[in-house]
Amino acid sequence: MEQTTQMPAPVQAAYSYCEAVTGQQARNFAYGIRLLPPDKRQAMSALYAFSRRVDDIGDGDLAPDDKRSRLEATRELLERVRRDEVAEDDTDPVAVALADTARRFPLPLGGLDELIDGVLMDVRGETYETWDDLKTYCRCVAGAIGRLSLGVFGTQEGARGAERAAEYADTLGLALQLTNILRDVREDAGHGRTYLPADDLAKFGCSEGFRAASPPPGADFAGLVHFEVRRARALFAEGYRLLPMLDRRSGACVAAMAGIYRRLLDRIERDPEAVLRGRVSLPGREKAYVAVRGLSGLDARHISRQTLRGRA
Ligand SMILES: CC(C)=CCC/C(C)=C/CC/C(C)=C/COP(=O)(O)OP(=O)(O)O
Repeated sequence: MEQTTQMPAPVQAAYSYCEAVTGQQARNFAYGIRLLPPDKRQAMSALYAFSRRVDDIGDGDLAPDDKRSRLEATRELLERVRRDEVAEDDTDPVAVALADTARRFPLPLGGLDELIDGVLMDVRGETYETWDDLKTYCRCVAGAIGRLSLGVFGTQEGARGAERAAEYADTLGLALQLTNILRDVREDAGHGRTYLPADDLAKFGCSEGFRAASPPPGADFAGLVHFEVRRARALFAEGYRLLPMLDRRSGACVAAMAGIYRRLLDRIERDPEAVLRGRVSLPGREKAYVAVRGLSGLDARHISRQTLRGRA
């Protein structure tokens, strides 16, 4: 059986808390995280629990000013983590686990500030004119998580390879986030949010009424979705170049996370209007199947062949 290195009981308890949060709330990413050895699994759970907290503030029912002050409090906590000022017996398990993770792994912690910046964009109710504008948001809320995850995974490359790996991890984050935006069109509209770029909406006649997730008569909603699906696929193809740079189990984790989201994209492509009816999801057995394929390296081999042929 795998052993975790000896750690003080409060730190162990803090990680157990974060792993429970991940198991209960990361409906898709938990499948990949479970494939990691204990130390990396704990670290990813700490990152997930912190990110969940930030995300929940943004999505919650508080007034915008209260959201802003909660987010600033989270930023202060991050500052304490950065200065290594969180005690092992602090009452906040997410702080304890994140501080321990930051001691063990070379995390680019600025990525968590970017996440907070991204959620602040949500609180301000920002909309995006172009894909470049939306990309800035996606880099904050997802690219940054990819780069932080890479700090946990490590790479088998030198300094120049590490830079490329960070770019691929960031791109994979963009692919996941764009998929997430397509999947959650209806739910986001319920929160009064439209993420898809205004110029894409206009191109497919979908501008009017989009906030209610009910495209106007004559709109080419399927055309819009297919356009964004192609964009997401290109991002996946580029981001998958990360896989051969990772050790086997980190690669399996990434292949499972990305593989599950790619299958969501396939479903959305087959039936674009499904995202207007409700949340598109995969059955648990399909997610487990994708995770097992990730562990056996099947997806990684298949994808790198496709990537080499420029067709992933
Ligand atoms: C290299 C690497 C690991 C890159 C991936 C980075 C990563 C995990 C980005 C997260 C982006 C995303 C779509 C979050 C949604 O989380 P959620 O909890 O709302 O998702 P859910 O609704 O699908 O459960």
